[in-house]
Amino acid sequence: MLATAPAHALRLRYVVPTRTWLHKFRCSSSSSAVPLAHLSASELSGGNNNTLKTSEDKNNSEKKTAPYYPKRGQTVELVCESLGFKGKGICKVDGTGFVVMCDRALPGERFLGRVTRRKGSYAEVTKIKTLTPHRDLVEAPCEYASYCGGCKAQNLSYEAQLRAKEEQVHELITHVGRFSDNNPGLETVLKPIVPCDIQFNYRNKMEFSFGPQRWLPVEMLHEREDGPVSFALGLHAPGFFDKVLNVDKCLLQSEPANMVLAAVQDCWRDPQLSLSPYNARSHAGFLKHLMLRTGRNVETGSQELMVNFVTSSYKPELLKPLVDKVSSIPEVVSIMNNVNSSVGNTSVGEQEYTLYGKETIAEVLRGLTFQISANSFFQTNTHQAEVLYKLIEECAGLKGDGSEVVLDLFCGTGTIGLTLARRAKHVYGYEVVPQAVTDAHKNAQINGIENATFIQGDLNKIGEDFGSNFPKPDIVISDPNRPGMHMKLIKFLLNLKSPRIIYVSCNPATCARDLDYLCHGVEEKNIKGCYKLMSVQPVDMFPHTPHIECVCLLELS
Ligand SMILES: C[S@@+](CC[C@H](N)C(=O)[O-])C[C@H]1O[C@@H](n2cnc3c(N)ncnc32)[C@H](O)[C@@H]1O
Repeated sequence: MLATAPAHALRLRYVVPTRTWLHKFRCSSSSSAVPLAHLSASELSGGNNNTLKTSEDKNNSEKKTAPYYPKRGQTVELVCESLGFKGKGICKVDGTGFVVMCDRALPGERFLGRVTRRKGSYAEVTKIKTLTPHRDLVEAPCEYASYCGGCKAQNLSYEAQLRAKEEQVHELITHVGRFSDNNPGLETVLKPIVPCDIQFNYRNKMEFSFGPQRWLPVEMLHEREDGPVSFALGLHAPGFFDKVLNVDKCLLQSEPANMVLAAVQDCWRDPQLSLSPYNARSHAGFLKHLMLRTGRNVETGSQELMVNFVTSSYKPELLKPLVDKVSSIPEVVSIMNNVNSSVGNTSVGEQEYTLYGKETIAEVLRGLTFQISANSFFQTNTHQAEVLYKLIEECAGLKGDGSEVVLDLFCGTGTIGLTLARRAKHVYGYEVVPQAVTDAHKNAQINGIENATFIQGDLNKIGEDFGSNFPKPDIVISDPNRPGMHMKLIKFLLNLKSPRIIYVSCNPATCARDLDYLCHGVEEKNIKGCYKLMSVQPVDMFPHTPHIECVCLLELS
């Protein structure tokens, strides 16, 4: 277990924020929760010079005569203080306290940045040159770490990554959630982050893209070539839908998955195979994505792999040489072909074909077996999902006498609900994706669970009758995706008054907002809150990336 800074130590760094931006933020969420997901870190974490002021800055700003505001294109000297939403560095213009956001700036780093965008009371910059490296610097083991958008924090020590994530959660709960210091016992409510014991090879699913011209960083542009040698198979360059960074190995996926990637890289450019990469601009070309999923053999426990080629048309004869090569890797038990003829970037095909082996692979979670097809949702870090689900089970605190009803909102393929069903009277799950609902029913069947019902429905569009076809739950699990819960669902939950809610979130900003609504109400709409926040437990599901998961327990007050 790694040491992490205690919650109260982190909170002491900040003064109480002004509420102007929060008011705007709360009002804007009333019609739809979706736009909030696109707000920047600064807006979501209070990143203006009022909200992020330390007492030292306060003294500085008191001395200032006119407000400081850098111009677009201006070069400024900056110090990165902490990490915000999407892992962007929250920095201050040296000597002014003015806040800017910078991608790939890490805490403690002093650097020169060029202002690219002004946004309200803060700005965004691009890093030009590091003057003094960040604290807790470690050597990134991955050769692509400085370019790839996935692992932005690989050269920050893992302990420092955890501190930064914990700090971000605590700051959002305090400032956006309005659980301020006058909330008695907040130190015990905000739990230290749970680290992930496995920091590499933890992802069970990776999706690589094919492209006609590999993306190169500026310093390597002279190496640019044309023709098949420049074709790319890898990850999208950050911020570009049409540019692909060629990747031969990804340290986040399993070893067998890297063997498959290497095998494909080894041969797909061979002109004799006549395989063309899909061009996201001209929409010409055949190979779109290579998706690799790692599961396990339920009997032996050994790793098993599904390889999914996503192509723009159905031409199995073209894929045959790749299938022959990849199927010789012992761990590969399934090779699928999703045919997606649309111009979009998605990997879900209109048709799906089995080119080799089985149609699904399996995984075991909390003692239950789950069948995973090419496009079904499954927690991406199996090892840490086990930890996450155990925490959820502990929070749920079901009596185990089979008397309690569980409502599992945003249930996906039913994994959380099914792990709770064994101790519950009945589980009702709601999910928008029809395929996920079908998979949830299959998963219940495979595990012999008969007390779970999964219903397809859009929880952003619930009507007055929502709740009429299930009994009042003793416990509600809500696990929305990044935009959080829609106001209609918040209102429903406040009327429902279930004794307990467990809010599982992958976006601490919208999580903090929704906890605020459930506990303190929505003043603008004259809605009263009726829950007490009992605990907020951050969990690191994705080391080296900016993502943070939280399990929050609320009890009816
Ligand atoms: C973060 S995942 C959680 C899945 C599941 N609880 C699990 O742990 O595997 C969020 C789920 O919410 C579903 N979802 C997104 N928007 C929805 C909506 N408006 N109504 C119902 N479900 C939705 C997604 O399809 C996805 O399966």
